[in-house]
Amino acid sequence: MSYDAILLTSFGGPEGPDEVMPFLERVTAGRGIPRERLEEVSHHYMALGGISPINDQNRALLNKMRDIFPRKGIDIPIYWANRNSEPFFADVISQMYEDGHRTVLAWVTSAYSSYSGCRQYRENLYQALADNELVGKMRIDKVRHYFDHPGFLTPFMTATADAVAEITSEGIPVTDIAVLFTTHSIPDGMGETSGPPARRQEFAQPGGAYAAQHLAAAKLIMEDVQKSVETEGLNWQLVYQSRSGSPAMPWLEPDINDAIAEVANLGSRAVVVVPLGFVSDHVEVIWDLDNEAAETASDLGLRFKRVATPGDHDIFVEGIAELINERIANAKPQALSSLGPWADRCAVGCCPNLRRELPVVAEETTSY
Ligand SMILES: CC1=C(CCC(=O)O)c2cc3nc(cc4[nH]c(cc5[nH]c(cc1n2)c(C)c5CCC(=O)O)c(CCC(=O)O)c4C)C(CCC(=O)O)=C3C
Ligand SMILES: [Fe+2]
Repeated sequence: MSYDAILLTSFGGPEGPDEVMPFLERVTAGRGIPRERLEEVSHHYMALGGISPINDQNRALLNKMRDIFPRKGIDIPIYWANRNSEPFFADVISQMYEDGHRTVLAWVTSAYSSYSGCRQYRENLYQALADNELVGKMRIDKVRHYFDHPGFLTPFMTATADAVAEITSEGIPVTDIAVLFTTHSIPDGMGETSGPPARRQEFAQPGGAYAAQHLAAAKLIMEDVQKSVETEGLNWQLVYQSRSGSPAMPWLEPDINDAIAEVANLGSRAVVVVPLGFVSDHVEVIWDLDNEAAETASDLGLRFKRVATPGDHDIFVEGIAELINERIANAKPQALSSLGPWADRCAVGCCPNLRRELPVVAEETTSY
């Protein structure tokens, strides 16, 4: 397959106080999120001046991609669009068509399988084509999930090893450190149905492929940390954060704050928090971790260290180029876990929309 443009595809965020509520309403439209939850989250954004750092992070990433991709043999134009804030999908897709592009390869700032991290982007991209009457005239494919790609994991590996080393150098032994790999909680039902239907029995419930991919990534990071740091007796686990929805609905657990309390109870003196579920330091990371989880830890007398996300790290951007080269230059897929390399095209019924079925791009059956 040859492509004539790349789309850096992301979530979006507000860039001023007036944009906060419209953004939150867009994100949660039809998702049954209680009003009180929206108000609570709006305070997190307001505490940051109504500005999410996510767009600036994507601008920096876009610049880095434009800098590094040509050196990796990729010389097609790169655009950027968001699902929930400007630059919106529909506007950018229209511009890309006007600029003459007909086959687009989207790379999404989400490494894992779930409705929120995959199908919802593919539904919204289809809708953007439909809004511009471009269905059948323009093709959008999507780069596969990259949770076990070395470009994504290497920055986490280095940062986690550094964090453990820093804390032990302060005199806290590894046996008293807990490494918490954290990701966005999702409803149990979204976890159970994540990944291709044909592989569902492979994965433990309720987390499904979503949790299995995170566990595989966490294990790879711990194996790598062991190469440079003494890890005998170092405990680690996968935890969840930023739970939303109605309290009556089950979401993946344990919550990071409960996990911090538990490890403190069991004698830990420090927590290293690895935001494995996120590619950059957006609001979920700087508010829910650097404020809330850090406060939970300090209330319990624990040393708290949050490691960096890949962001615009050169190794990550080079990894994105390698993922794109799998599609345009027949590069051999790299995958460090036995779960991968994940499929290039999503199976029918993969990460379904549990409310109503909507048309999508980049599915096995997409014919245009
Ligand atoms: C799996 C996942 C990712 C990772 C994959 C990916 O990156 O896509 C992610 C990323 C993000 N989530 C973000 C923000 C929000 N997520 C919300 C709500 C929700 N997230 C969910 C899941 C995920 N979310 C779910 C199941 C909901 C409930 C509503 C629903 O079922 O859809 C809400 C509504 C308020 C609330 O309920 O918290 C907000 C404001 C931002 C931007 C932060 C910024 O502005 O810097 C980012 C990158
Ligand atoms: Fe979210």
